[in-house]
Amino acid sequence: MLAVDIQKRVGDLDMAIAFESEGLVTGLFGPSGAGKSTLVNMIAGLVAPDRGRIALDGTVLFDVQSGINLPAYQRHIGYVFQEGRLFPHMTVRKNLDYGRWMAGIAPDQDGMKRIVAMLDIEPLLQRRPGKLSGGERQRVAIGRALMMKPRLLLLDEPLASLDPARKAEIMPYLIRLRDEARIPMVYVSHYARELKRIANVIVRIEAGRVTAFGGPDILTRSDEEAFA
Ligand SMILES: Nc1ncnc2c1ncn2[C@@H]1O[C@H](COP(=O)(O)OP(=O)(O)OP(=O)(O)O)[C@@H](O)[C@H]1O
Repeated sequence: MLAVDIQKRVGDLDMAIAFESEGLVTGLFGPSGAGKSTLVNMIAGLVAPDRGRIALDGTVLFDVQSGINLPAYQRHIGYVFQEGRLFPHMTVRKNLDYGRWMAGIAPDQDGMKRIVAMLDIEPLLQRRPGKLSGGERQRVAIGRALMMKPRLLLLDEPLASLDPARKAEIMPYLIRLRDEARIPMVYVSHYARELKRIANVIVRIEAGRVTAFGGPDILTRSDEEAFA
């Protein structure tokens, strides 16, 4: 379970966000500037809340009252950014291995093979990111995050930089992560249609507040049409 109860002032935005999600995939939905990325950065340990508490499956990641603020590398949380952020000078294989190494995990050839097979990136292993399509790059970025055996995967608008054909290419892999690998995810998007396909729990965030919480059915037709 992911339990969040935080307050944070960023620029002009006063964030006060509280929810508890048992969902395998928790979707954060809301307009630009609502505070979704800032919240994800707080879960990752990259930004500290001003007040409050964040816990994951009983482990306290942050608690201002008891002075706990686990550094990012001790949280075992994978992060996939909108634009992948692969290392351009390393091959795909080296990029994948870097995720493992950064997390202090011993080499695991079988684990690597499983991830490479799940994401169909075997033919790309010797290439550098500059020679990949946007969709291929995102698959590698997901693979790199999985190599650290994360207890939670954060995906912040992972399809936003892709055209519709590439978006359609990636979604089946994300669904496979959910249904076969059973990887818990927090998935940020302002596309209701995308979230309806992947998320079991939706947290609607507007202007730094949770304005709705529930299953995918809380996303309305007008949400879907807003960014069709
Ligand atoms: N380091 C910062 N300093 C000042 N203001 C910031 C900082 N980081 C974020 N903000 C502001 O906080 C608000 C929330 O930003 P955030 O990126 O979390 O929103 P978001 O919901 O993820 O938006 P988007 O969908 O556009 O990514 C915005 O108004 C942003 O300008």
